[in-house]
Amino acid sequence: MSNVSQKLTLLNQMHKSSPSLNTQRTLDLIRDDLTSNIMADTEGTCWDSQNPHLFTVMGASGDLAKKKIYPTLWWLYRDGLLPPNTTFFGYARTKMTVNELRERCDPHMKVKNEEKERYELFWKINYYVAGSYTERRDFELLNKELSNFDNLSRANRLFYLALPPSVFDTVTVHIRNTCMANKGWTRVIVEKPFGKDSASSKVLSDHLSSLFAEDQLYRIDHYLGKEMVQNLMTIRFGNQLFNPTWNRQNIASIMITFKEPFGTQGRGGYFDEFGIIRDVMQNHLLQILSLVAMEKPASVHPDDIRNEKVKVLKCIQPITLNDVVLGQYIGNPEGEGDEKFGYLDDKTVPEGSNTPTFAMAVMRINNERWDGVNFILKCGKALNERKAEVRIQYHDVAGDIFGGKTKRNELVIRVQPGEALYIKMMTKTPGITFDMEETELDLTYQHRYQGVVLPDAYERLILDVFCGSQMHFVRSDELSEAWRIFTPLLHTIEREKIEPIKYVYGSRGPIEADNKSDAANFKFYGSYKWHKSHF
Ligand SMILES: NC(=O)C1=CN([C@@H]2O[C@H](COP(=O)(O)OP(=O)(O)OC[C@H]3O[C@@H](n4cnc5c(N)ncnc54)[C@H](OP(=O)(O)O)[C@@H]3O)[C@@H](O)[C@H]2O)C=CC1
Ligand SMILES: O=C1O[C@H](COP(=O)(O)O)[C@@H](O)[C@H](O)[C@H]1O
Repeated sequence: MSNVSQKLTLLNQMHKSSPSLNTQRTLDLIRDDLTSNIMADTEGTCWDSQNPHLFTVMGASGDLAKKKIYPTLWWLYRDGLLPPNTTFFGYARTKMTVNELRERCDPHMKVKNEEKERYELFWKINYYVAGSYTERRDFELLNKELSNFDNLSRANRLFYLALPPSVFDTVTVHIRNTCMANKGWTRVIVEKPFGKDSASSKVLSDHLSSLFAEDQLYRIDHYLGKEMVQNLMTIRFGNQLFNPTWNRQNIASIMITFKEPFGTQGRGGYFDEFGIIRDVMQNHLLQILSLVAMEKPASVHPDDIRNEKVKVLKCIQPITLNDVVLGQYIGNPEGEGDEKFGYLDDKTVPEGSNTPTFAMAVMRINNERWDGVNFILKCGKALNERKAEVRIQYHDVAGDIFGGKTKRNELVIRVQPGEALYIKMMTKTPGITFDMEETELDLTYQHRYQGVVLPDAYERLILDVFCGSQMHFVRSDELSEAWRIFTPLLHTIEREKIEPIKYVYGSRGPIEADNKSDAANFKFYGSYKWHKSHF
């Protein structure tokens, strides 16, 4: 496996502590050393140090570009993690200069005082081309600009499609016809939505595969770039403690949760077309599920891992309306600011929309490892907190001798905020008594890895594209299995105009969801208390 991510973390730590280093030169030497180490990776997953790299952001004038892509490129550049001789190009319809592009991005770039000089250098290697998404001629002009930086025709070219799906088709055709690398490689990074159901996703997949080979396509699910999601493989397959008990004999149910404490924030028009199931459950949560549930891959080669992910998805039957609870938030009259407004109060949402902003689905995996274990996927907007986690709940202790006082063990992998892994367990209450209580074995990253700066998901993923590692990207067959599981449900919801249950902004969602998880063999005791004081 490429250890680029570890090196990225290390460099970030160094970056953080750079004020204590004597001179900029020392920092540069460390960077050079790290860079040569990265280049020395021999597993074929690291970047090409010999040739230029031309990185083009398609849709450079947009929201994603300014909030995520340019900041990520800057951080990677700042930390010296990109190949030398990398140049950035923005492409969009808006006519603007690089300076105007910079002004749009500035508020999101998080530049520290001591980084200002380097920040200037970053913008010096940025270029911008204005052009349509439909005219071949405009792409020929883009290609001409790219070619100015590619004298020997050996540059590698990367295209990030930060674009609405409506222009995907024409843009990819024009890239294929006019902008491909000559002797170097071309890689195309694709953002969701990857269609709206099985049929539309197949059309898009067929379209992309008619233009590019699978190893040129990088479908981003940014949850695959998160520290604790990447850690799932290590937790599972690097620990004798967990691996042998990771099965139906020991585990009662598994809950995978995503919660956000804010609503659609004026993005309701976009959101309404998709709903929470497409926005979060069918991609982020299902990706996590497949990493939690898959069999051990033959190796850490990206295709071995993705083969296992596909295999486990194939064991899941399409979910039905009976398996889900759907919700939609309403305003909280006692709340503050946005909380007062419900989903339907958003002017960009069509009147009377039934689109769910909350969903829980109980899924089952029909294989020898998981038969009878419920996987509960839960996600929602405008809830009581921000949280993403995996909760593995073990069976009740058999033949209990403690008068029914034991509570189920839980292994909790908290993805965000505050990465942590903790095991909830029973212990004898310390002291003279022979009573028992719930406690935890706690690996809180902030405590155990003090000072370690974890890179943003996009940093890891964009670096992976430079390195040619597809381990954390979605393969087309994974995608088609994901749509197979969700499409019938999505069609039923839309065809039958299923009304979601209303829940109040800032609550935990509909009470029906708790009843459903209870019925799905997930026990909530409400008795566990975490004592934070030792930090
Ligand atoms: N290292 C660390 O940082 C650690 C942090 N902690 C913190 O301690 C707190 C408590 O720990 P936690 O593991 O959550 O323990 P709990 O058993 O108290 O809660 C488990 C989860 O159950 C859900 N829940 C709440 N009410 C109900 C209900 N009525 N029916 C069904 N489910 C319900 C909640 O999730 P939801 O609302 O999403 O359904 C809750 O997060 C948490 O904030 C946790 O983050 C604990 C240990 C270590
Ligand atoms: O893909 C999406 O994810 C974000 C949440 O991402 P996070 O990294 O902040 O957890 C979500 O807000 C958005 O609706 C969805 O499209």
